[in-house]
Amino acid sequence: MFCLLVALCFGEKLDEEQIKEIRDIQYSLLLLFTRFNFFGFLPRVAKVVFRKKWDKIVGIRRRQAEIFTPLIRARKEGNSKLKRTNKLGDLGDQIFVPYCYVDSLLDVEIPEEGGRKLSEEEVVNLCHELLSGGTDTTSNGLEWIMAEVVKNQEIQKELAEEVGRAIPASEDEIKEEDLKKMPYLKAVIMEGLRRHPPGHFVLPHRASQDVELNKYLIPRGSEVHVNVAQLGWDERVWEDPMDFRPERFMRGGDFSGEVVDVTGSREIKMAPFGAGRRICPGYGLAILHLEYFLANLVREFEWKAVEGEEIDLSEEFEFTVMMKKPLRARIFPRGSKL
Ligand code: HEM
Repeated sequence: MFCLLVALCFGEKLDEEQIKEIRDIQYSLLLLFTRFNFFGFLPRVAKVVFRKKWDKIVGIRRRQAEIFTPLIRARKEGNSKLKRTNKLGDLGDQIFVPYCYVDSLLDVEIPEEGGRKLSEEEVVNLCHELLSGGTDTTSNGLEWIMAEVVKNQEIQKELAEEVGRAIPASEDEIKEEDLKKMPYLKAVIMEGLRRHPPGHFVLPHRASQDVELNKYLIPRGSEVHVNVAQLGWDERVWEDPMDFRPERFMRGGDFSGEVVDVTGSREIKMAPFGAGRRICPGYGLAILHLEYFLANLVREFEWKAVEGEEIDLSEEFEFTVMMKKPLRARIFPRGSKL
């Protein structure tokens, strides 16, 4: 996931060492951010009291800027290795991204501020946000879904059969268009995001005015934390909400796979990506990746629990909600492609 997002962000496939360094920096910042979020409350005081921790954060951020800035400048100057080739297509082990996230940021003009462009520092920050927002969320989401697929063998069987029907054995690769032919795959992903949303809360929001909600006053300026996990587990909306039942999202189920509205623009029954104008901007990409990875993993391998081990669905809170005991499984190649 991380390699993919780095390529989408900077437009090129970096070498392994560079990717590792960026990954380590992102992780350190995420951990510091989750563990030391008191810097957000009383920043001036916290910076003095926790001087060493603050210096550490500043040091890591400086190193991040040192790595990101040359990559951003390369795109700006059109000097990127891949841009220079100026052609679409296969470049051996290179990933070719003709228009990457950094390009789109460099094109931004802010109308409210006289059409000014983003500064390099702002571009670095937005790249940081994309990389940290998109990696663990998707990979942990996939791990939870795979855990349910290993635990519930009948679901795995149905999924594998659907993938087999949709893609002929002669085809090497699952293509994006193929995913549309797999409603059960989509249903498994939706049920996974409902039952195990990678973030139990959306990012903190702030009430911009006094709001009355169910006779409670939410005063202007208060920080609001919305618990989306509870929305998806509400017994008044979902039957046996803690069960993993992808059929809910199939035609004839509680919700038809065709009409589930994950953006919450019509109604909000689950909101793993938040809702409204601050909804996760990566939700389409995340669903695409989840569908793509799950379809491939089940097409290539049969997944079974390790003998004598139960799949343990206990949770642990980090930046996202992770499996307390990471998934372990035995995998068997399916041999001929289904
Ligand atoms: C299963 C995967 C994902 C889940 C469950 C998820 C969930 C969320 C949630 C709940 C929020 C906060 C929304 C709010 O505050 O109202 C968010 C924000 C965000 N997500 Fe995702 N996300 C996922 C994947 C991705 C991917 C793949 C990307 C990027 C390619 C991404 C980029 C972002 C960014 C940049 C924000 C902050 C947006 C803002 O500040 O307004 N996310 N995501």
